[in-house]
Amino acid sequence: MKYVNYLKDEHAAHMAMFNALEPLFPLISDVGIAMQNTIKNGGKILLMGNGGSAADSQHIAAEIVGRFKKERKGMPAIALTTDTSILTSVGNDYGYHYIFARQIEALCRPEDLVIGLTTSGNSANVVNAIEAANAIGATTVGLTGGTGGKLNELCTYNIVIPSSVTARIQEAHIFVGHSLCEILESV
Ligand SMILES: O=C(CO)[C@@H](O)[C@H](O)[C@H](O)[C@H](O)COP(=O)(O)O
Ligand SMILES: [Zn+2]
Repeated sequence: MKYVNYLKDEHAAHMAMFNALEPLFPLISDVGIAMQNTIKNGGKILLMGNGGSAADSQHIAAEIVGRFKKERKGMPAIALTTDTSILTSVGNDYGYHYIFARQIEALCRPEDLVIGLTTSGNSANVVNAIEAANAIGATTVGLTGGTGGKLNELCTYNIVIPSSVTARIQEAHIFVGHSLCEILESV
């Protein structure tokens, strides 16, 4: 019983955040269509983020390469958060702020779509990677929260979750990620 009131409050905050997502549905739909077009045109989806958002990047890449719900061929997606040799060498030699930008430079092509997950919209390594992806001519997507941060000015699309609480934003990010996977594999 000790934590029941805490859970009630968290649950209420979670539900309120989910109820506030509806205005984002047209934008989420547009991003899903952009992802469909990326795959149709021979491109791939690259994802990145820090901490919980690194886990979310891997989760979404796994749904795309493997499957979400539908039996279909694997689709190309890479989470830039998984190769510890790349992350430690680039981090060590160039700095943590470049761990994703360097991989974008190496792997990203103009036909690709790059998703940066950051609850603040301001993590420097994600911001640098989105700038690098823009320079290549790729489509860029922010999955952010709060004000949307620096990704507001940088991304082709920025899905800004209307909350300033990191946990709430991450909960919404995985809803958005699953929705995008469902749209992507609906073709
Ligand atoms: O999952 C959580 C908190 O819920 C943390 O691991 C969180 O992701 C980390 O503090 C990140 O470094 C936050 O970065 P960002 O979302 O502002 O880009
Ligand atoms: Zn978390």
